[in-house]
Amino acid sequence: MHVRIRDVTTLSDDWYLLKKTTFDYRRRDGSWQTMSRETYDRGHGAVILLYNLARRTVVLVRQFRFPAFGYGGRHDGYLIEAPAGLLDAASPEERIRAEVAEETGFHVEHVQRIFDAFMSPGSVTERLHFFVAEYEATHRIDGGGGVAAEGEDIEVLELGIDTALAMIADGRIEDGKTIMLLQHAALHLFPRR
Ligand SMILES: Nc1nc2c(ncn2[C@@H]2O[C@H](COP(=O)(O)OP(=O)(O)O[C@H]3O[C@H](CO)[C@@H](O)[C@H](O)[C@@H]3O)[C@@H](O)[C@H]2O)c(=O)[nH]1
Ligand SMILES: [Mg+2]
Repeated sequence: MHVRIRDVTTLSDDWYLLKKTTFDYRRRDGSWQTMSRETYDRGHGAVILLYNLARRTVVLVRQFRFPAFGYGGRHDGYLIEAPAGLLDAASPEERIRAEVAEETGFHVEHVQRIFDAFMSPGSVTERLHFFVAEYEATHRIDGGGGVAAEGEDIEVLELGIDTALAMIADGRIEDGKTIMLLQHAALHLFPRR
């Protein structure tokens, strides 16, 4: 084993959990080194891109993100993202279908898992499960918008894939998971023009 845990301290246990762990790590040359790292544990998550090949469109959401608002006072905090949510106890497939319905009003049956990724492995424990699903206009049962009582105030956007890709280049889309999904869609889902 290359890790021996020495001590774990809870620094904060409020909405999510922030811990500091002191451990011995066996370096590649075989010597042991003691270090400590803080980890922020907010569970794991899932994210999905809804796409329609005939219309060359995708469904994204726009919402206020307080941590982004802080950025040097230069950001209004509104981010355009693919619909996403935390897993709680559910399976990723189950959770993402419920989440996309809640946030966008689109009810999709078949979702395809494409890959998993650590989004910020220097400090955040979360692993994010990535999905895509084809959608039709008739799959929209209601307006979505998220759970107002939990502070969600979600605007639903249906954009052309080419417009969405241009929005990455000009900085209007700057959320990591969303950029990964749009680039996946451009590479593997939509036929090149
Ligand atoms: N009271 C309170 N509420 C919080 C706090 N932090 C988050 N919430 C609320 O917890 C809910 C979480 O909503 P989800 O839709 O389940 O999660 P998400 O925030 O969209 O997370 C998704 O995106 C993240 C950012 O990319 C991902 O990290 C995550 O895995 C997931 O995909 C939201 O209502 C949010 O306002 C907090 O500190 N206090
Ligand atoms: Mg969400």
